Amino acid sequence: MKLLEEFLKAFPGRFKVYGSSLRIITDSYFFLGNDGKEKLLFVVGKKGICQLFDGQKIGQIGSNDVLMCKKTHENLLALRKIINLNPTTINKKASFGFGDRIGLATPAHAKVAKDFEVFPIFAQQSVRELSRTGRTYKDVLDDAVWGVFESGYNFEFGADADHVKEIEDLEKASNEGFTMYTVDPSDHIKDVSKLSQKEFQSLYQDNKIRRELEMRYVGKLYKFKDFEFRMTDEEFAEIFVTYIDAIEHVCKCYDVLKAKGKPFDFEVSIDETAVPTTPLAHIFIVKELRRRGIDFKTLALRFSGEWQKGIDYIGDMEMFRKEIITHSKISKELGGYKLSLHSGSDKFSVYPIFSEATEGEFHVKTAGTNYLEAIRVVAVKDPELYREIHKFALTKFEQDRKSYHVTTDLSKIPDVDKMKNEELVKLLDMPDSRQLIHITYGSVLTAKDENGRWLFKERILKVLQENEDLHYDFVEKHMRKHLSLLGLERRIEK
Ligand SMILES: O=C(O)[C@@H](O)[C@@H](O)[C@H](O)C(=O)CO
Repeated sequence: MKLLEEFLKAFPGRFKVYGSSLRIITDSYFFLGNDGKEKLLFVVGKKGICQLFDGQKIGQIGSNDVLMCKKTHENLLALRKIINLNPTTINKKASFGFGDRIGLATPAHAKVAKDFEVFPIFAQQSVRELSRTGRTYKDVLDDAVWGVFESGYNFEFGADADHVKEIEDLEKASNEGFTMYTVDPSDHIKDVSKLSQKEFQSLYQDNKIRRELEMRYVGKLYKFKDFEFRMTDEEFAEIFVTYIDAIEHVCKCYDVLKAKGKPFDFEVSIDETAVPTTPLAHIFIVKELRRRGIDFKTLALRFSGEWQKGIDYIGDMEMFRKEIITHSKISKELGGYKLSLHSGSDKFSVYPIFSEATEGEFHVKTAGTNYLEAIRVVAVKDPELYREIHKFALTKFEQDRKSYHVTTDLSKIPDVDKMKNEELVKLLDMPDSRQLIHITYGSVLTAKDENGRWLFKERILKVLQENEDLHYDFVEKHMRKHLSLLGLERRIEK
């Protein structure tokens, strides 16, 4: 800290510094500051170090140059060569995805992660999120890494290219150094309830590997400690037709990543499908993937009930308990992978059951709930802007809900023009208005006026930058609640 005091003395009144970001490497030091307009990277060191960065020399402290640098990708790459800020693969029993759609929340996420026995995935965005917000994998990783740097977080973290459907997106994420890939083969999953008998039979009978797999699975008894399953002809045919193309697609994706020769965590997500995953389907998918050499680390199943974005679980809790216990026992006995819970934001009533059933070995993904905390700051600090966003969101909801499963009832949302400023924040606690804001993030963050100027994005960022501590507090409090209910508090001295 003496170093930062020296810096502040050398440049009185010009900058705010982020003390947590300070890293000292031999006789050079690096930290983030703010000149009142933007965050900046400061490098204080000898010429040899400073010349690795693109910045402006603003003075000298002792024999060291002081370089002020923009937070560019190139400067971050230079910093990553000196300080280990690189994402890695998961090395803990429990892992948790802190998806951040705006890119400013990682310092708060990192503050939370430090206090829990969890492997954090700070960079996590789905292809759907990227296309809606106009961000790239590079943006997502850079934002997360700058956030890790700012927070002083010194432990490992990962980067998840979430819900990837096309091979070219895997390539892009891999080129940026992502460490986890969530392949979503839902476009290849057949909803057999929608097939005619003829269609079903032709998909089944005409498939070349059907006979071989029939021999493997039909009539076979799968014995677990507490239960057993035998696959009938009909069950096999239904599971085969439902999942076989998806399994083949997953294999193609895996081979592409494997060929890169870099370590990675591979997740298969079949959560965004119409039909809940049966125990037999779970067994079939795992056995087939394994047989084909796919080393997947996490598997996201579709559980029964409603797993809607941004709100708690809707459904029969007892049924979920039984389901998760069965799936968890299957996964433990088949071994080598964890269950992953998607749409994990705000599923507070489910977490203790999920954590207990999986014996603390799981992955959970959250994302939109962090965006909602950012908009909560807007509702508190700039009520007029909130009203504008809210009214705009109402016009975009029908279009934006298409790739999200929600049962939002817009008629239950109070009229924002009739609410007092201080009441607006309550909308961020009501299920229907939460989903309205949650689902329309892309439209809001990319909306432009007729002159091509951002309608909301810059104003949202400004509110968040001017109220950074409040933003971090909101996100931190909310995420602590998630991790506490998942039973991840550290039991050892920090
Ligand atoms: O909105 C998205 O596309 C993603 O954030 C999610 O589907 C993600 O996989 C998730 O489940 C976060 O709760």
